[in-house]
Amino acid sequence: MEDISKYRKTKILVTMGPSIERDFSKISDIIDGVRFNMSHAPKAEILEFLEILNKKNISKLMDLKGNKIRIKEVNRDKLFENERVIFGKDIVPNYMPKCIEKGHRILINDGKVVLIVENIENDQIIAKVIVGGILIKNMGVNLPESCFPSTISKEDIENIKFAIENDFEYLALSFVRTKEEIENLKDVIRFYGGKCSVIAKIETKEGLKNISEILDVSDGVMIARGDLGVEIPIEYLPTIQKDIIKLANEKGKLVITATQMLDSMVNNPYPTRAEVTDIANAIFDGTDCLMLSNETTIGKYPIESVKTLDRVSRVSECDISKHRKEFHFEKKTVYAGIAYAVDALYRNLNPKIVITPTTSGKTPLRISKFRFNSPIIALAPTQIVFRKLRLIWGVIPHKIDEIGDVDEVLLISREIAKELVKSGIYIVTLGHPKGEKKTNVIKVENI
Ligand SMILES: Nc1ncnc2c1ncn2[C@@H]1O[C@H](COP(=O)(O)OP(=O)(O)O)[C@@H](O)[C@H]1O
Ligand SMILES: C=C(OP(=O)(O)O)C(=O)O
Ligand SMILES: [K+]
Ligand SMILES: [Mg+2]
Repeated sequence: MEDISKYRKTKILVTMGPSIERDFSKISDIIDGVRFNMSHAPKAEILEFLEILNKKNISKLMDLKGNKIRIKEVNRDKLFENERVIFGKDIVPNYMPKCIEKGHRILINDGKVVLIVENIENDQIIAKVIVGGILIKNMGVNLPESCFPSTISKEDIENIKFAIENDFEYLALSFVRTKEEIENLKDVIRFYGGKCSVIAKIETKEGLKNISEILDVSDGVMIARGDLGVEIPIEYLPTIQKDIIKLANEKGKLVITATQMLDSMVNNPYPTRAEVTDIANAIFDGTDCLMLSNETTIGKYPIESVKTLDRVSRVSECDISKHRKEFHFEKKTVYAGIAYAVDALYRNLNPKIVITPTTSGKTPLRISKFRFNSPIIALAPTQIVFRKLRLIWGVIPHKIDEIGDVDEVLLISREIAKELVKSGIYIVTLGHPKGEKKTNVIKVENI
């Protein structure tokens, strides 16, 4: 481990795609995670990057299609206002929702093209074009008023197997509406012997309505502002973002804020004032991770986008305690109690670092919720947890062979502390006795 002041606390996740692939080596030391969007990424692309990602210990997130609807076939390349088309014949989606009804909206290409279901006759869905525009195969379709079956497709299952075989740290599920979908995904992961964490992408009204129970069964959440901004009136996004981040933190879950963080940089080498302010506000709200999509997949300035995110994050986070809000865990557990106690010690003693050995990664995640200016050094005995920790705010993961007894952990911690800080107080969380996979002791140490 090097100089701790070099580490950024806010984590950066980028979507892999043609733009960033060409110059990947220029950002591989800046980013913390890579997302492969299975709606676009070929498996060959993933295989090509596995080696470098693992070498750099970059966290790998596979974004499963889930219930995302896209245009499978289309018999025209443009729609005109007031025109009528048959949804399912002129525009064929990859699958039909169950309960599409008269009056429901059909939104295409992030809501740019708008149709309304005018009539359903002999199973034919006749829709009137309200706002016309271009149609291309594979464009996303949103049906905000219609409901869907909660299934994981055969293709999703193939992708999950592939993710497990290739040691992905995270699996994200698109268009989650109910907790059962996450539970199903977890069953599939368990069935194939996987250890990936599960991220629920919140991008529909129903997902929002069920957010509390969805979060209870997930390891983390992605605020998927792209689709969410189409499925709900866009003016609700800011408060929803704040509410989701707060709830995720109170439940001790990972939170990723995604989409259009630097949208103008798809075409320009510099950001707008509004974008840099949005990045900073997401950090002040308490996001762990910021994600780039179009900026790094099809954008003209992928490197500049990553560097901008890096610079803005560093400046915004540097005195995070100033932006700290009253914070409480939802559940009063031993785990929460330990985290509160570390926070109380932190505020009174101002330690240089906090060291947390962890088997699941949950202890550093919970402690990180208090947003210290000092880093949390998380000691991980497994490769997968080590890399999962890269996406947690303020955490510097450190790989160890195994978590020994209290004396052994204190010895390793002292060596690490000596290397990282010359003198001063540091805090170590511990599990006693050895093998107890629970954090139940805190030691205040001094060099
Ligand atoms: N791995 C990839 N290979 C090729 N093109 C990609 C890849 N990932 C994304 N893209 C392109 O970048 C666009 C934006 O990416 P993303 O935000 O992940 O997808 P979308 O907005 O379609 O859900 C996609 O619509 C697609 O055209
Ligand atoms: C992250 C999102 O999902 P995707 O890019 O897969 O549409 C989003 O909708 O904001
Ligand atoms: K997706
Ligand atoms: Mg989406």
